[in-house]
Amino acid sequence: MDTVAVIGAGKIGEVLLTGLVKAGWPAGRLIATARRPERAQDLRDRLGIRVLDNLGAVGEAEVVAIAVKPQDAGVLLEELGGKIPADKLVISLCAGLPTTFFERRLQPGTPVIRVMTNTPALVDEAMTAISAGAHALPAHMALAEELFKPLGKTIRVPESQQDAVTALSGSGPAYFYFLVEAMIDAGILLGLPRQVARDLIVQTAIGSAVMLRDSGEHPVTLREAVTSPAGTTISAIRELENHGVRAALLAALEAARDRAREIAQQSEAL
Ligand SMILES: NC(=O)C1=CN([C@@H]2O[C@H](COP(=O)(O)OP(=O)(O)OC[C@H]3O[C@@H](n4cnc5c(N)ncnc54)[C@H](O)[C@@H]3O)[C@@H](O)[C@H]2O)C=CC1
Ligand SMILES: O=C(O)[C@@H]1CCC=N1
Repeated sequence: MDTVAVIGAGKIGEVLLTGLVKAGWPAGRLIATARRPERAQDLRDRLGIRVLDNLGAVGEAEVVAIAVKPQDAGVLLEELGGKIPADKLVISLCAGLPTTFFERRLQPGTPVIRVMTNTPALVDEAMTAISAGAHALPAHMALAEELFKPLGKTIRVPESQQDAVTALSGSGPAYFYFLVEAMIDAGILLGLPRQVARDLIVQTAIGSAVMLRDSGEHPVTLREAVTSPAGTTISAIRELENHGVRAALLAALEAARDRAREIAQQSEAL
């Protein structure tokens, strides 16, 4: 089994490491790096993995996963780019940054794979999209899938789709949490105790998600089955349409996609 180093183990880096530990990846083959010593100790204590400095980590690992903010990737690669041997696999988790961003800053020929995962990896329900850079071979893609499969589902997409993927599934959990939060507030408005409102909405979200996944039905069909003529649901749907919720979602995801593009342009300019 390869040794994997996660460079910049913040929120998503920890999600990846936690998933790999849970999936049985030997802790001795997982390395993290962190800027703050307290964070390093916390990762050692909770995950039982090694936390090294960036140079030590890339020296020991066959796979280098870069999980810093995209805005920090340029500085990181100034430090490390020339020191990562070209036979290592570099996996970027950074939103927006194309594989060419890394390829230009690494040794010529280094295989780079761009990945967009999401936080439900913590409960083995991630959606991870994987794209090959110019020098990534089928064996590298298979290795990336081996790393992310235990965390949930994986899909291969052309890299040109990764900014859209980021807008949909990378950021996606935040939209669902936002909707759930708003619906719990609506329960409060209707006079329910907060805990009751939470339980009702969370279980409704889980049940609806399982039906979406397992029934094979189109979401419209599932919604129509809930929407009785002259009933309660259609009154709510009319308000959602009146308030432009559908249009807001289209605009919101387009804004997320555009932000990914902007991050790439700004990072390139640094
Ligand atoms: N949070 C999420 O749901 C998702 C995040 N991502 C991507 O993952 C990356 C990280 O995002 P988060 O985990 O949310 O951010 P974060 O800020 O929690 O983690 C980044 C970590 O990198 C560390 N870091 C920065 N420069 C470093 C350096 N030179 N050496 C070592 N460590 C360094 C920071 O101290 C921090 O702990 C971003 O590129 C983001 O686009 C991708 C998918 C989902
Ligand atoms: O908000 C962000 O930029 C990151 C990328 C996808 C999810 N979180």
